[in-house]
Order: sequence, then structure tokens, then C-alpha cells
Amino acid sequence: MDKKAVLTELLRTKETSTFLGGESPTTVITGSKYIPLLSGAVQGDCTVDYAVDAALLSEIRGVLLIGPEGSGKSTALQKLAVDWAQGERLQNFSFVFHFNLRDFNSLGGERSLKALLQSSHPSLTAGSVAVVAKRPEEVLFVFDSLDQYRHSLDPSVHALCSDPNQEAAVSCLVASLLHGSLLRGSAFVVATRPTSNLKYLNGTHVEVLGFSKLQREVYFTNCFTDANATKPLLHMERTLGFYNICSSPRFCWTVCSIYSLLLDSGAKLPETLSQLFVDILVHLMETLCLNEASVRALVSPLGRMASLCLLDHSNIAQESIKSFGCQQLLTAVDAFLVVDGDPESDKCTFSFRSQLMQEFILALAFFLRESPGEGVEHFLTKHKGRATFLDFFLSGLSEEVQRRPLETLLGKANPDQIEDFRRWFKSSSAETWRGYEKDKHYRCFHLLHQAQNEALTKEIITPSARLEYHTDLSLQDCVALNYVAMSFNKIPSLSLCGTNILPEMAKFLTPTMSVSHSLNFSHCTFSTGAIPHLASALRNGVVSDLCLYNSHCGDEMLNVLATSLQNSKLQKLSLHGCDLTGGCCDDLVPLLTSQLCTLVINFNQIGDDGFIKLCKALNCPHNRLQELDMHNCNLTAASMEAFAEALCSGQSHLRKVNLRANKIGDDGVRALSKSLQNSFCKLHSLELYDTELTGACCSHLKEALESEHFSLLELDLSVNELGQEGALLLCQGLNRPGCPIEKLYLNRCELTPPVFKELASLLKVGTLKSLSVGVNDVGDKGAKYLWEAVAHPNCLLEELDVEMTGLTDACVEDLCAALRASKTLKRLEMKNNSLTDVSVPAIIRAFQDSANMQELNLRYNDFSEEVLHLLDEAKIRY
Ligand SMILES: Nc1ncnc2c1ncn2[C@@H]1O[C@H](COP(=O)(O)OP(=O)(O)OP(=O)(O)O)[C@@H](O)[C@H]1O
Repeated sequence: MDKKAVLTELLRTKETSTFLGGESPTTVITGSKYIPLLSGAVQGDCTVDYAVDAALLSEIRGVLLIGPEGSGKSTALQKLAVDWAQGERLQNFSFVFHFNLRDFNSLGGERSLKALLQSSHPSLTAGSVAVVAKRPEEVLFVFDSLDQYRHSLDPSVHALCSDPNQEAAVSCLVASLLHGSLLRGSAFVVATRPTSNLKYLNGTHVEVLGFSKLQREVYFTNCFTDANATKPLLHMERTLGFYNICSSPRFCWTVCSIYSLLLDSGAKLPETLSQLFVDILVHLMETLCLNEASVRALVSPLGRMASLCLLDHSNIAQESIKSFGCQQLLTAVDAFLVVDGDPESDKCTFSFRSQLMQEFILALAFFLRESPGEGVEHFLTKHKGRATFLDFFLSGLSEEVQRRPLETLLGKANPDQIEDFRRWFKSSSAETWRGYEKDKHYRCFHLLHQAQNEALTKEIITPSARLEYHTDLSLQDCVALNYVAMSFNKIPSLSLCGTNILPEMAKFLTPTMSVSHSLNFSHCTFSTGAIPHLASALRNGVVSDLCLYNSHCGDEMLNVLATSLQNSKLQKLSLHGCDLTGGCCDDLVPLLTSQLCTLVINFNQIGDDGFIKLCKALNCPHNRLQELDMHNCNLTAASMEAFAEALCSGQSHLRKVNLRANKIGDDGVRALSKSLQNSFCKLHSLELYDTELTGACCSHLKEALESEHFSLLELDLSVNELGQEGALLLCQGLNRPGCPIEKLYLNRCELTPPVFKELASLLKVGTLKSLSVGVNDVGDKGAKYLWEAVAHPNCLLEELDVEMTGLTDACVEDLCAALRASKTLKRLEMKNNSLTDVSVPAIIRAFQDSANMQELNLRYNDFSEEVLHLLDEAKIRY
């Protein structure tokens, strides 16, 4: 094959560059503007060219290049053919035949493969054709635009042929080649948008992904000169870079073209997708030099055509252009459509050069309608799932400021249509905000972003709306969310639970984070590049509450955030389960010596050394810490001296401390008890649940309880082996007149009936408001003391927990008497006991007779199905 002749033929471009269609592939290649495209091939991150070559240099005979509109498939095929003709690629093939399948649509009659090859490649000699037939393994067919091919590739509908001299319909020749009956052993590359014909073809799939962000940068640098590319590139990335469409080289071409015109004329670059398409359409209309009536006469039929193509489930409609009444505007139509065949004929097909423009024109035509037709809701429902940006464009165009440049060209939009959209938008948004469907929330943000109307945003989204989103926030959702948040000076909270926070995402959300009082990143993961953005929001914003619950951020991330945390307005920091170690304490110390009021650091391996560092910080005059949660932090008695010292240093403001599930032991409590007797210690609540205590610690606690400086209102000693002896000592301490304890938790402390008796006398003295003594096997006998106490006129108890204390129906009489007599009891927890159906009527009556009871929990007792409805009606949990 004469490669030189092939090259000349290939470079004699048939395609012209158009604003919406792109720069002709030949111009791209000859102008050295070709950028190898990203592929989603099995080999991982590689270029389309590499993936195709790798397949064709192996045994693979078929390659299917699949990608969306404008992703660069045709250009890649053209480049392949040119490179081959220039001797640079795929030299294992002696023949490469490049076809556009669309050209075969109108090719009637029958011919042989040899005749087809010769007619399409005039330089091909008869001798060469003979070689093609003899050495098919040296032949490569390149077929473009399968999605525009009107014939089926289903082998069963063709009488497949095998003889290159046999005459057949072109559709049969194509099917025979692709199914390997004709020129068996030859190879093919087929390029297409996803299309139903693909299912008939075997071959390696190479997905064409278009441009990456980096390639987009190179493209802009090629389109503008190096020096001038920065402004448009940055603008594009800020206003459009988050849309997937930016990976389309064709879209990039259109954007560069319009930016270049706007910059040359000194105009402002568009801020939104809607504004971009206003600018593009204005430019196209101006180029066409049509008067106002003609522009309107063009947009309306184009709108109908756009709808038809979308509703046809294909990009292509088969209909005469004439039937839309715009045949006198054929040249103008060409700017928007690819027309295949005679425009007058019913068999002519057309497709839009750009799906985005198709949707934009559809939206515009809706607002131009003179007579009221279907409402916007019906219009949107009709095109649902077929159009991506239709409601975006409607929203953008519904704003007068935004559509003004178009109205200057084609006259006013119909105010009734605009009003119809507004009404729909407000009512559907109100419904959206009553519900929790996040996709609908995101959509609402997008429409507001397109409308760019701050007053409308404030009307639709109340300032108190909590922006709480989970897991699947896309980059473009972030931008729209950011637009909405920035319409308010401050927002109460931003919550992005379970999201993988990528750098770009964090960048777009930095302003929102800065105006948010509370930031919740529970279960999020942070890319390294995202952290500086969070840091900047903390430094410069109003964030007072940061929750990184289970975000596994680790010491390293905390270290990067350290300075920003110090310079923030943070008052509450939650670091539950963040994979921290004692090493992070150096970064936390400065926070403790400044504004922080609450630190939740539970479920981290902080250890004694780390905690001792924190305790030293609590000795500092400027610390304001009031709440410290160190549940499960690997602490032992070794750090309790330092903690006790901090508590009575005179500088501590600590009110609430949780040391649950640490191995503090009796020694640790000895140290703590000393501090509880100190007048400087202002602690109100101490949780020592499951801290490996025994009865031995109770003498220390008794001492503390007997001190006049003892300040605890709430003490939790649950899940410790206090036993009878220890608990009785405790009761002695609690018995001191003036003891401030109001809430006492002694669940699973191996308590006995004598202890319950002592607790009952405490209740009769009347300071305790809440008592939890569940999971102590005292039975009805032990609990009887409590029922009597509850019934006592001096008892102030509001909450009682006797879960799993071995209660039976025998206790019900006392229980009911207590419920009736008590003037304070509101909540009673009795789950996991052995009450049966016989007790139910009496309990219900007593519950209903009580003026103060709010909650009674009888779950996991021995009730049959028969009484459940009674409990249900009485609003008793079962
Ligand atoms: N590799 C590339 N380097 C630079 N520009 C490119 C590249 N590929 C495509 N383009 C630009 O994008 C435009 C559209 O590309 P192309 O026509 O190849 O897309 P396509 O995937 O074949 O589209 P369709 O599905 O509509 O047929 C080209 O006209 C050109 O301007």
C-alpha cells in the first residue's frame, strides 16, 4: 500500500472545525495539538494509543474504542492511521483502511469488498487488492462512528460472505469483516459511543476517558499562548472543572473558543454552566447574522428537534428537517446539527453536535413558547433520565440578568413560562427540604447555583438549615453546596459523615467550612492534600466545634492541623477513635492552655505519658477545659497522681471527666479521692465505669464523700467489683448530711440486699435524683427496700434503673404502690427481669395513675404476645 498516498488522502480533511463540533482531527494532528488521551483500559492508567497498539501487536484481532460524545475517539483513529502511514506505529500491518461507518448509511446497491476498497482508496492498485485478499493478517480496518451506523451487526440478519469478490450489500460486507468470515485473520478497531450494536462484536474494550486535569492544562496552554493560558485555565477550573464533561476534549475546545472570544472583546467570563451556554449561543447566533424573528424561528424548531432526539432514546433522529419548518435556515442549522442525508428526505437523520447545547436549546425553547402548553413539571418528567442538565439550564435562564444577552437577540421570553418554572422550583424545594433525600437536596443546590440569585437562595433555604450529607458527595455537589452556604454569613453546621475527603473537594468546601460553627467529619477519611484546606478553614473561620469521630486521622494529621487548631475559635474537639497515641499530646497541649472547653479523645492509645502531658497543661492559668472524655485511652494508676494534682491546682475548670474502661484500679482512685477532698477541685461528674476497682477503693471514696469540699453531683462506679463491704462503706460516705451527689450509678457492682437497704435509707433523706443499680442479683427481697423508699414522701428520685435484678411478679404490689405514691419518679428501667402477663394490668394501672411517670421500660421480661398490645396502648416499652 502506498503509505504516502494514504497520508495525503487522510490529511485532505473532509471535516471542518466547528464551534460545537470541535477542531477537525486533521488540524489537531497536523497542528501538533494532539494530546494522548486517557484510557480506562485493563492495563490501568495508560493512553488510548498505547492500549490500542498493545492489543493489536498481540494476537487480539478486534479492538472496541468506547467513549462518550466528544471524548476524542475519531481523533484517536485518525492519529492511528496517520502514524501508521508515517511509519511510526503498527508497522506489522501492511494495509490500514480507515472508514466512517456513517458514510455507509446512504450507500445503496451491492459491490464486492475489493470494489469497496478501491473506490474508497483510489490509490490502491489492483495488485495491492490481491495481496489484501491473500494476506489478511496484514490488514487493519479502522471503523469510526458505529453509533451512527444505521444497519445492524447482528450476524443472523446477514448472509455473511467470505469471498472478497462476492458482491453484497455494504452492510453485509461490514458485518462479514467484523465477524471474521470475510478476510479471516484481518484486524479491526471500531470506535463508538455506547450503542446497542456493540453487543454483536467481540474484541478488547478500550474505554476512552478523554482528558485528565493535567491534560486539560496542556490543552489550554496549546490553545492560548503559555503566558495567556493561566487566567482562562484557572477560571475554567474554578467554574467548570468539577463537571465530568470537562474531560471531553470537544467541550474543552468549545470552552477555549468562547473564552478566547470573550477575552478578546474584554467581556467577563461566565460563572456558571448556564452562563457559558448563553455566551456560546449568543456567539453562534451573532455569527449567523440572523434577525430577531429568524433567530426565534430557528430556536423553536431546534427545541422540538432536541426533545425528539432525547425522547427517541438516541442521539439521532430520523425525520426530515423540513418537517420542523426550518428548511430555509439550513445553513444556520448546520452550526448545531450533524445532518446525514438529504434534509428534505424523510430518511435524513440528524443529531446534535453537542448534547449540552441540545439540552440548553430545549430549555430556552420552553421559555420562548407563546402558547401555554405542558407545565414545567410535566416537561421535566417527560425528559427525566434522558437529559442531564435540563433543569440546571431552566434555572439559569429563569433569571432575567442571565438570559438578557439572549433576549437582546431573540426578544423577550414568555413571562408566564418563567413564572411557571419559579412556582415549581419554590414548591418542589419546599417539599425537598421537608424530606431527607440527599439527592434532592443536592439538586436543589445545583439549581440555586445556576440561578445565582442570593435572595432566592435565602428564600428557599432557611439559615438554620443543617447541611448534613453522607458518603457520596461529588465534587460538583460540593461546589453547589458551597454556593448556597456562602449566601449566608454563617451556617450552624456542616456534616459530611463517611465521605472520602479529597483535596479538590476540601478546596471547594473551604469557604463553607469557614462559615460553619460546627464541622462533623465522622467516619471520614482525609487525603493528605485535603488537610491544609481544613487547616485554613479552622484558622480563618468561625468553627467552634470540630468532630473527627472515627476518622482515623492519626497523630500525623493532628500535627499538620496543630497550628491552625491553636489559632482557631475551637471550643469543642472530638477525636474519638482517631488512631492517636500519646505522641499527639504535644500538639494538644497548646489547645488546652487556650480556648478549648471540651476535649473528647476516647478510644485512642493515649497512655499514661500522654495523659500526664495533658494534665500539666491543665495546671496552666489560661486553660478553660471543662469536659474531658478519656474513655478507653489505655490509662492506669500511674497517671492519676498527675491528674489529681491538676484537679486541685487551682487552675482547673474541669467539671466533667470520663475515665471509663481504663485500668485505674484502687490505687488510682486513692489519688483521685484525695483531690476530691480539695477545695480547688470543682469536678461535678466523674465516670469510673469498668476501671478495675474493688471494695478496697471504697474507704478512699468514703473519705472523699465525707469531706466538706467534695463537689461531685454525679458518680459512676458501675462494672466494678465493689461488693457488699465496699458498697456499705460508700453508703456511709453518701449518708453525710450535705453530700451533694444527685446521680449515682452502681450497675453490676456485686451489690446485695443489705446494700439496697442502705441505699433505700439514702433515698429517704432525699438528695438522690437518679439511681442505677441494675445487674445486681438482689431479687424481689432486695428491691423491696427501694420500692418502699420511692414511696417515701421525702424521696426525690426521678430515675431508677433496676434492670436484671431478678424481679418477679412478687414485687408488683410494692412496685405499684411506689409508682402511685412517688411525686417525682419519671423514668423506671426494669428490663431483663422475670415479670409475667399477670402483672401487666396492675402495672399499667399504676403507670397511668402516676402523674409524673414518663417512661417505663419492661423489655425482655417474660410476657406473652397476648399482653403486648396492652403495653403498647399504655405506651410502656416492652
Ligand atoms: N487527543 C486530542 N488532542 C487534542 N484535541 C482533541 C483530541 N481528541 C479530540 N480533540 C478535540 O475534541 C474534538 C472532538 O473529538 P472527536 O471528534 O475525536 O470525539 P469523538 O469521541 O469522536 O466524538 P463523537 O462521539 O461525537 O464522534 C476534536 O474535534 C478536537 O477538537
